[in-house]
Amino acid sequence: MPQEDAPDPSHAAFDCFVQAQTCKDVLQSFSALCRLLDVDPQDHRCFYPKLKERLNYWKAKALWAKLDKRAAHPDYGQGQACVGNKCLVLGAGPCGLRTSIELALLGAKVVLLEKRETFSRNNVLHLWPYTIHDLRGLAAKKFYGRFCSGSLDHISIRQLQLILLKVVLLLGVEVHIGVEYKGLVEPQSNGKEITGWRAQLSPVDHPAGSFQFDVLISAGGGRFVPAGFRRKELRGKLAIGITANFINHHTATEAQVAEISGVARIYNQKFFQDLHTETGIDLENIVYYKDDTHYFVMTAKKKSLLNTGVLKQDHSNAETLLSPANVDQEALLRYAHDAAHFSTGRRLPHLEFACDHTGRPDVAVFDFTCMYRAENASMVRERRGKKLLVGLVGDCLVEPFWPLGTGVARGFLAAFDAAWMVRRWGLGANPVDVLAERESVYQLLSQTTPENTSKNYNAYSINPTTRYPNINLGSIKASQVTALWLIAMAMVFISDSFGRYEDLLSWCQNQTAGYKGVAVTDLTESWRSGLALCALIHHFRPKLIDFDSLDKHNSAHNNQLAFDVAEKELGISPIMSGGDMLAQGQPDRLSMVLYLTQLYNSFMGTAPPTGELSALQPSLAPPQLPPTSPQGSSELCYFCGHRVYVLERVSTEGKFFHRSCFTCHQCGTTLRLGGYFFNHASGEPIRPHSRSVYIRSNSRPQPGGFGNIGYNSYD
Ligand SMILES: NC(=O)C1=CN([C@@H]2O[C@H](COP(=O)(O)OP(=O)(O)OC[C@H]3O[C@@H](n4cnc5c(N)ncnc54)[C@H](OP(=O)(O)O)[C@@H]3O)[C@@H](O)[C@H]2O)C=CC1
Repeated sequence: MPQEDAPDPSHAAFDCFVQAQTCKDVLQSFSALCRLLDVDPQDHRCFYPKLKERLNYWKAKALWAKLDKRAAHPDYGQGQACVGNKCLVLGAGPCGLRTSIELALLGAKVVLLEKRETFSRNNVLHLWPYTIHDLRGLAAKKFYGRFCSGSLDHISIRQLQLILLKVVLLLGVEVHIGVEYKGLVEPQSNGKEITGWRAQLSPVDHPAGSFQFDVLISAGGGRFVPAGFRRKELRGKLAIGITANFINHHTATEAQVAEISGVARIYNQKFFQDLHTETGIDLENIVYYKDDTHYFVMTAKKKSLLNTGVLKQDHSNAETLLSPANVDQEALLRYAHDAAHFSTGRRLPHLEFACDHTGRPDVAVFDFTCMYRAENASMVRERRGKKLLVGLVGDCLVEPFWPLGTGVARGFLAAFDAAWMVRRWGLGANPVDVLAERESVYQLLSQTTPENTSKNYNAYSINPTTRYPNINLGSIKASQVTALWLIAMAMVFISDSFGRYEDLLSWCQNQTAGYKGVAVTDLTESWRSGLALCALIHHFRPKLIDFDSLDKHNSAHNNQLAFDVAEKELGISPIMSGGDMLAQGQPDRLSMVLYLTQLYNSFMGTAPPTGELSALQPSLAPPQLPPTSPQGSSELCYFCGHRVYVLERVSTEGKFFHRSCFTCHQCGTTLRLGGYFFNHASGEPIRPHSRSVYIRSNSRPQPGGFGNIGYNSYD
């Protein structure tokens, strides 16, 4: 093959790029390649076709064939579906990278930020069959020849990141390493024009800080969740994990040592008993994978960690128990070494620890008693008429349960789901419809297994229907997700600079000025008596409330009156009952901002009956709130039949519930959205459980209700 020896420097640069084994080398060889071919990576629309055209190299052609096949999928609309969208992705872990690929294929401009300087994670990830198929389709084997050869079904995080980084760069994604996302900068007005959403970064003067975007994807891992998203804790019985990486010298002897793809105590009692007798190490399970390193992950029993001196003292609190101060590092290294040595039949000759990114032996002890999942996968923020779609993927959406190898598998599923959401956003769907569909899909994520997802991997695309059999994309209704827009609006006011929070306050002050017994000085205490709310409504619609008849000491009545009138006449759902308002002591600021923002939106542009124009502050730009609930929509709890207010409700399947009513009949644990599925035949939400599913359909609390639900929960 004559081309192979061609002295074209771009061919050598391409080879360097394909073979690069560090993040820095990938980026450097990529820059060199772009320079040699005179292609501008910032020109994301033309970058890939130009690169293909100018790099006339047989080795590259096989790669283009793979990527072209993927890009030709109809979902991407020939790279035009999101051509007008600009996406900021934070986190270059496997999930941030995988999402970036999809957004680039949709035609969006994508900027990816990663705060680490290097890809240094040795740990090895288990891959579900579909992920192997997916990565092969992205030419993983061209970048990493050993990728899942034979029956291998795992890869080190570092290698996975390198593969995905190379694909991301080829597709025109702008990647910045060593840059940390610190928060959002809202659209600003200079009187003539309004800027878009931007990010606050560290380093502060980084050029990516000027990038204006309408989509933010957070893939910052388990420790980073952007403002506005709430997380739920899933708690199980104490589980202590230990990971350890040893240097792989790639000798013939090492190659012969068999991997352990997961030995659990229940399946091999003798192995664990012998291990305990000989070494004092007591484990629940152990996994050994061979990749760049010899990687071991195990669940250790607390007692043996105490007996072997790994844990210095016993504590009931897992955080204190596993805190660095309570872990003897030397004893931990011995424990991990001996477990690895024994479990491989002492056939790995020189077990030397590999180093982590800090240069220390790569051994970690961690607690997976508690895992977190976000309550929602998406939200829309809006400021000065500029909308921002925010989505979560990866560990910041759902933390994985490592023994099941769910991290990358569910991470990639969420990456596709997020890309599908951005596609709809790009095609101009109504934001609440986009949110509703995303949340409908998200409900399934925690239940996905290799068995219940489609086996037709060839058909997998970002369209959720290709992956989740029998999915109902409309299981969450638009009316159930308006809070994901509204709360974001309220958060804007709250987290905002003092000036804009003041705008809402000063609008309220102007509308209620002169009303007896009303002195609005804040967005909490001033509203307690209910007079201010009644005054606000009376100011615009005097016929609805007889203000002079109100008693300032009858707070519950006044608030209830205002809530009822606003609900009936303006279609604004009450945030709570008048009695709750009284019981609360000081009204909650977020609730009040949320509620007052809706009143503001409703009265905006309405002239008070006196004929004066409503004294809106010029700086309070009219927020485009989503439609409020229909009239009289303060729904009843599907279980108990009592009224359920916005702030206390959860909703699914078109029904509303009190958070407190949405519980397991057997153990009383609060059910979570996404933690069950709806049985349309029996009319019951059921939750698959690791041990048992327990459904009781008797003693329905009200006609048509779901009946009692039972399951043994670990959350
Ligand atoms: N130890 C292990 O075994 C690990 C396994 N994984 C696997 O990978 C899967 C997918 O993980 P994924 O969701 O992609 O998350 P990852 O943790 O792999 O990647 C997230 C990346 O984003 C970085 N980051 C965090 N906050 C910011 C920020 N504000 N600005 C810029 N960068 C930021 C993180 O740095 P930093 O980490 O320094 O916060 C990290 O490098 C997991 O489910 C798991 O299976 C992932 C991580 C560790």
